[in-house]
Amino acid sequence: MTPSMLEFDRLTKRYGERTALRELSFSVAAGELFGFVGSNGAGKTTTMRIALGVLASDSGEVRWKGGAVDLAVRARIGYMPEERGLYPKMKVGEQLVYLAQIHGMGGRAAQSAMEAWTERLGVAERRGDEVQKLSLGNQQRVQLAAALVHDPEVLILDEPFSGLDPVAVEVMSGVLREKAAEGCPVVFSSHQLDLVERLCDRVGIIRGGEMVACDTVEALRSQGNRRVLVVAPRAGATWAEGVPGVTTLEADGGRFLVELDDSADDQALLHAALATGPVHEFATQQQTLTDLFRNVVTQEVAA
Ligand SMILES: Nc1ncnc2c1ncn2[C@@H]1O[C@H](COP(=O)(O)OP(=O)(O)OP(=O)(O)O)[C@@H](O)[C@H]1O
Repeated sequence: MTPSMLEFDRLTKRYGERTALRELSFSVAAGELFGFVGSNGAGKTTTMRIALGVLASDSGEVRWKGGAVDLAVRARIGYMPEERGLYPKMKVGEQLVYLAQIHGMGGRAAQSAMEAWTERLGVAERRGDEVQKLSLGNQQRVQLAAALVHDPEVLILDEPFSGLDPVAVEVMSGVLREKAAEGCPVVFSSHQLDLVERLCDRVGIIRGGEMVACDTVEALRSQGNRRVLVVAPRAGATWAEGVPGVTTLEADGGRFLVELDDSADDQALLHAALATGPVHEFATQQQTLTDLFRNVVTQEVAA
């Protein structure tokens, strides 16, 4: 088994009366891409800031390779803060070289890392421009270059995909996969669940400062009740109602999405569908990460 590299161990954080994190724990292994998702205000940014030492937790700690995250470790982390952190009036190239150097890189290595990352991220032609003159999407590419330029061993990125065009999303995804393949633990937050589902090895869903689901994408998707898509053009809207344990979720013409609880018999459902006339499709469907997330958020509202 791959040892865990980055561990978030029972983090609790209060802002005055408000508890932002409650005993939040998860870990990210070497080479793992971990997606951190949750509604607005769930506690993602707070967690990431604690890992970087920008904020102190009230209790709990973040460990890297089993040890506390101190200043030397922080210098090895590539961080993309939510509020972004570039100097608007400084030129792209100079800024990246400067950031690499303050993280301990020599001048020549910093220059070549700057050149490589601006090239890879499609902003090489903007090296001589002030950051503030770039479009928001290009500023974000530079922000990612800033997180990568010192060749970090861990990546912690707060919403790196927000506001990017589809080409930039692909470039960013490719870079994150590549860093993970090199052995970096990579944690990023996002509200783009389709992207998280496609990209991540594991996903953590945080709600009200607590981790409510944390597993591989496959395991998360297989949670919950079975669903079956039935295409039966002559069936009326209520055809499935007589089958025990079955609920109709969607009915659109002859296309039905139904949910089966543990007691339901899918063969009884098939018989009921055939009794209405021809059945063109009868397919078990896994829930998407978005479905699962919606369930979690609904529970939040109900709680
Ligand atoms: N400086 C602060 N002072 C007081 N409360 C804060 C502060 N920063 C965050 N909070 C509160 O802590 C909770 C968690 O916020 P946080 O920014 O970590 O959430 P998030 O999951 O990153 O949200 P989003 O998806 O909107 O970025 C929220 O209730 C927020 O209002």
